[in-house]
Parts: sequence; structure tokens; C-alpha cells
Amino acid sequence: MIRFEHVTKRYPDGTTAVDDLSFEVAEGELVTLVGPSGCGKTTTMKMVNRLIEPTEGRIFLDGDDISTLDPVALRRRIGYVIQQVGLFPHKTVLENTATVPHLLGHPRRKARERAAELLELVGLDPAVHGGRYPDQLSGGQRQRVGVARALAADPPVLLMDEPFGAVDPVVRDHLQSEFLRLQQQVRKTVLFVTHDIEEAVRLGDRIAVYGGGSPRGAGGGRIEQFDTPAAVLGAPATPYVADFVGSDRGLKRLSVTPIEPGDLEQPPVLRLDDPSSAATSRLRELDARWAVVLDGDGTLHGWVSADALAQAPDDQPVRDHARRMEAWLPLGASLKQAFSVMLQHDAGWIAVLDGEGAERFRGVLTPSRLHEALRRSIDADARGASRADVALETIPGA
Ligand SMILES: Nc1ncnc2c1ncn2[C@@H]1O[C@H](COP(=O)(O)OP(=O)(O)OP(=O)(O)O)[C@@H](O)[C@H]1O
Repeated sequence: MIRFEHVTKRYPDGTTAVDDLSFEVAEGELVTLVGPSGCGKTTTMKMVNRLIEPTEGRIFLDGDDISTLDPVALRRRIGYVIQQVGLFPHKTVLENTATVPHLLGHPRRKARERAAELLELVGLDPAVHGGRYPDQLSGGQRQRVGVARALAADPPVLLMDEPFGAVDPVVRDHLQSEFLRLQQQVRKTVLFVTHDIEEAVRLGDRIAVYGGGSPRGAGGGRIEQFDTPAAVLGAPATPYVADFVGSDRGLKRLSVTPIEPGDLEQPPVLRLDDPSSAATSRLRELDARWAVVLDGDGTLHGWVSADALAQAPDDQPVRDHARRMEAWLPLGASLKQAFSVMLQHDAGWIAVLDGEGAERFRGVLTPSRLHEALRRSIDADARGASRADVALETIPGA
């Protein structure tokens, strides 16, 4: 979809910002460009929508050499999101989002309908936020409007330059997971610039790690490694990349390793309407101290302790003693999210449900299973095997 062929950019003062770059981004792929300040990420990106012209080499968009295209027509095919969102301060959120469809000739009402859909898509309620002005929004909400506006013309390509750079880490984390969810729906071809390796690893299908011009690197403007997050973390191509991803790359893998069905434990499961007496005998038989409690339709209600049930009158249903469980995640969420939810709820385990809108209970993830999943994923990469095929050796406890 986007192809760089031997692209070099030298500024008039002699700075080589991008040096003989060749790479390709497939349709629907999200590639993150990551590297230290001044390594040429923004220059790379701005050459795609012709805000900057290359000195040498060619860039193709869907097979077209972009130097032969009219820049305005080209930019219509490309959404652009930057850190300083650049919303019109005197226009409401809905008007800001409707600007592009309106410019493209959609009638006003249609443009506004489309804008409202897009706001919902990025997690804003058009009825609540649509009528506000940009300065009545939080930083994170403004970034969401920026993303909605970039999607308004439904361009096949998105360029995003540190779009979440200006918000605090908690909001950034939210925006990243929302953006991942959104990208699964819209499947745009995305070039995403960041200087944050964790963000690059979490969002990218593949990552381009730029050299920083350090003594150990190949210099600015060149890509040192272009590969999947797992490969960049698991097998850094050069000492520079190993340095850049950091010695805690095992920990960084938490954010790229999804919870899989094989990671889960299956505790005893009770239903809300089960009588306490029967439930107690079952837990005794299994020597279990607690059980997961499900609604009649198999969705998660919470949990119940064996002690609470044992003290209940026989005919009382489990419902009267069950506690709600807020610590849950869908399958496919990252191990990092799992760890964070465990800490947030001070929970010894979290419930894992089906993803994709279904809430069916699939099992629980415990700290030791989480640790195992992480070790398996690191080993699997080192051996080029799948996670399920890795047998772990463990140092025995004292
Ligand atoms: N207009 C310009 N004239 C001269 N040099 C420039 C110009 N714009 C950028 N540069 C230089 O080109 C190099 C690459 O800049 P670029 O903005 O692409 O880096 P970056 O990786 O996006 O950095 P950051 O993360 O700080 O935004 C830097 O050394 C920068 O100083």
C-alpha cells in the first residue's frame, strides 16, 4: 500500500534526515516508526503526504508514484493526526468532525450524521460532547476528536505523528487500547510515529526502529530493524536495537502477549440459583475454598467463598452469598492489562471472558499462570515455536 524505494531527504543546510530508506507497509497494516528525537521519523511521514519532498528515491501509494499525483488529491486519500490536534476553537466538536465530509461536498445534514457516527466510533457520545467546544474537553477527548476527524473522509491511509504524546500515561493507555479496538474495525493502513518503544510495541503489527546516530548505531535516518514487536523484543538485530528496547524487554513483552485459553485455570463454577447445601458439598469434594458464580445464561456474576456457603441455611441460594467480581478481561487482552487489573482490584485472580462482545466465562488467570504465560512466550520466540509447544523448566522452591 505504501512503498519507500531508496528514499533520501537532505535539508538545504546539509542535514541528512532520511538516508536511503526502503520499506513497505501492507494494506491494513499498522507500522510504528520509533527512535530517538531527530532520527527522521517525522520527515519520513511527511514525505508520504508531500508536506516534504524527498531529495532522492520514490514513494508509492497503492502503486501510484506520489510525485506524479496532485498533492491536494493525494491528501484526500490520507488522514493525518498530530499531537497538537489543531481543532478549530470556535467550532463545536461535531462541526470540527464534520468539516472534512462537508468540504468533500456532502450535504450538511449527511456530514453531521457521519460526524456523529465517527464520534461514537472513537468513544465519545455525540449527544454529550458533540455540542462542546474544544477547550471544554480533556486532552484525551481532544485526541479522540482528532482521530475521528482524520477518519471522516474514510481515507485508506492514516499518518499519525505522536498522536497520544501530550496526554498523561493513564489516558494514553486508554487511548492506545481504544485505538487498537478501532483499528480492528476500520483496518486502515497506518504509519504511526512515536519515540516510546512501549507504544510502538503495543500498537505496531511491525516496527521500524530508527538509528539515533549514536556511536553504536548506524546513524540517524536509517532503519536498524523492521520486524514484528515480538521479533524486535525477542531477537534485536543489532546492539543498538537491544539498547533501545532496553534490558527489561521481558517485561515489555507483557504488553504484546495476549491472554490465551491455554493460560487459564478452571475453578469450580456455581450458578446463582444453586442451593447452598449442594454447593457446599461440591466445594468440599473438590477441596476448593471458593468458586466462580455465573448467571443463568453463563455470564459472570462474581464469586463466593466456601466458608460463607457452609454457614448458610441449606435452602438458601448461592445468590445470597455471592460477591460481585469487577476484575475481569476478555480473552486476547494483554498480560500487562491482566497484571494491572489484578493490582487495581487487589485480586488474587481475574476472570477471563470471551472477547468480541460475548461475556461467556472462560476461566481465571492467576499470578502464577500469568508468569508462566510470559515465560512461555519468551521461550517460544527464542525457539521459533508456538507458545503451546513450550515445556517450562522451573527452579524448584525451597
Ligand atoms: N526544515 C529543516 N531543516 C533542516 N533540518 C531539519 C529540518 N527539519 C528537520 N530537520 C532535521 O532533520 C532530522 C530529522 O528530523 P525529524 O523531525 O524527522 O526527526 P524526528 O525523528 O521526527 O524527531 P522528534 O522525535 O524530535 O520529532 C533532525 O536532525 C532535524 O533537526
